[in-house]
Amino acid sequence: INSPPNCGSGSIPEIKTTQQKSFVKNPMSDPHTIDSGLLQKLVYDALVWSSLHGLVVGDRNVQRSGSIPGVGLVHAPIALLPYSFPESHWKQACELAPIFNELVDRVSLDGKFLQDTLSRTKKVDAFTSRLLDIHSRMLQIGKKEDIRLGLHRSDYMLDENTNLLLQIELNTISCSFSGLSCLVSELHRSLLSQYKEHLGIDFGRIPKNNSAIKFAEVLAKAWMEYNNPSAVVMVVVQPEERNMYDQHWLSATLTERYPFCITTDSSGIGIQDSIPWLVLLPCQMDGIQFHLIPSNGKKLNFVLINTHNVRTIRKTLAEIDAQGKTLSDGTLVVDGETVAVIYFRAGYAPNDYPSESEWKARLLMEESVAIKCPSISYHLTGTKKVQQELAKPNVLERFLDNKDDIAKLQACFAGLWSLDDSNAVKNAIEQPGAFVMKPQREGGGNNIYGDEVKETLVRLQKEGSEEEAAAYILMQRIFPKDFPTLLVREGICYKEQAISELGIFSSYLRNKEKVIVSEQCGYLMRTKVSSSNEGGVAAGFAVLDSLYLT
Ligand SMILES: N[C@H](CCC(=O)N[C@@H](CS)C(=O)NCCC(=O)O)C(=O)O
Ligand SMILES: [Mg+2]
Repeated sequence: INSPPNCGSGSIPEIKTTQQKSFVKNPMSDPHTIDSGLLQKLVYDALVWSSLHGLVVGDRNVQRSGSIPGVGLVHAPIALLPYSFPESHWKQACELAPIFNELVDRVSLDGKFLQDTLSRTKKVDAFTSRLLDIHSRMLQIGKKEDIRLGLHRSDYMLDENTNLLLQIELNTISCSFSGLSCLVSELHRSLLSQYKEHLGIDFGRIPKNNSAIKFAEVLAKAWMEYNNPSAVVMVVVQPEERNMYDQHWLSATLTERYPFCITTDSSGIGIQDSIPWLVLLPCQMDGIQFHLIPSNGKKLNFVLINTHNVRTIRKTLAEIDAQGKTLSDGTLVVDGETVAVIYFRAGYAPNDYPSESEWKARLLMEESVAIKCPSISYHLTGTKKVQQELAKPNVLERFLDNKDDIAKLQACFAGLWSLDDSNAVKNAIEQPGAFVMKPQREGGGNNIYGDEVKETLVRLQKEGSEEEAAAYILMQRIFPKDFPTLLVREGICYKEQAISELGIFSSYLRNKEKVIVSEQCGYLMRTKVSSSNEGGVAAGFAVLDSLYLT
């Protein structure tokens, strides 16, 4: 079906196919068999739903779409139907979330481990070197982060040969799509329930996805721990951001859903007394009277007063350098606003630091008492070199006590090697297709695949530059089963063979010895054409998908 036949009112979404028709009844196992009339209705309704529910991104063809909200919107690239995924592996991925949270926190506290692990990378990778300099400075001044906030996403693929769920990487900075991914799950649940008769698929098999609310909730709880009702959450953003709606979903949820209802009893206890059982309640409960009887039995009467909206401000690194300062007590003030929490959605890639101004801003924030998400230590803990080091025998044991937890993490580790491992390098030169070479970069589009792995390794050997070798790690390439899918991008539905990558969001909030939050917070399913090496939705290869448990 290459040219969309006209049918009744207006034009309908075009459907492109490169596959021969195959007759399989169950649309989930082969959505390419859905008849074209039904398919066009599904696509049309999915596009309407996405537009009405803010499942949108800035259109790369519209110049101002990354700077002016509401200008140049296009629906987010989506899979039309959810991706079938074994329930056992889904549960395994969810179970790993709090364990990885704990690992990140423990590793982040071992400054020497981070510096040593990255010491050779430091010599050849200027960006990582600058991050390490800031980290060293914090160690020198004995900076302590009593309140630690992590918003992570651990990405996995299901390896077809071994049927093992293997971790691609653990992202500890600027994890995208917690705002949009929950909408994709809602879209699919809505479509499957609306077309139940036609598709006969149980939408109940799509796990609830609370990624936006859960991330907003932990940002609100961190703000509460900072304990200054007039302070703000500052989102560090790039000057141009077509994924701004994914970010705005968090800010809007934070403001609309968590205007702080603080509790005060007749004696006027307020937020300043940080009542340990202080709770987050939707603001609609304003004015409700209630009482609590804590363990000491002394009944406390409360009335809910809706006193604070947790406000957010958006600033680029350059703006923070120009408008920010720290007071003598370490308070960070930017553009006149006291900052309680810094949520980085920029600062993870060299391009984010075009001048010294951006590095000054990063240092200013790190030195302040604002709660960083992530701190420089959390950021470094999420590098691929650290990932590779943690996969070595007897390293996890330095950070985790529970043997079962250690075994669970190791079970999801793919092969990871440094280029010092001559055996691994030899194998990679012989079978480059079975490996991926990764620099210490975030944001997609930086990895080396296929023959280029061989060429790069041979070049490095020839140059004998041990140095440059330290900029990369080698990783086992994971081959998930590919499957027929329907991708909808810019209003056009494509019938493709695709593979998928499951990202599990998790949040971690700790104040000194007290772990306030450590939980899985929904998921991101990214589906990409199996022929493309790189993933990445923002990079234009993958689409947002959801899960159908089988
Ligand atoms: N524009 C920035 C993008 C931030 C970003 O690239 N984050 C990395 C982890 S560091 C990531 O999550 N990549 C997967 C998302 C994809 O597939 O495109 C934002 O959205 O704030
Ligand atoms: Mg990443």
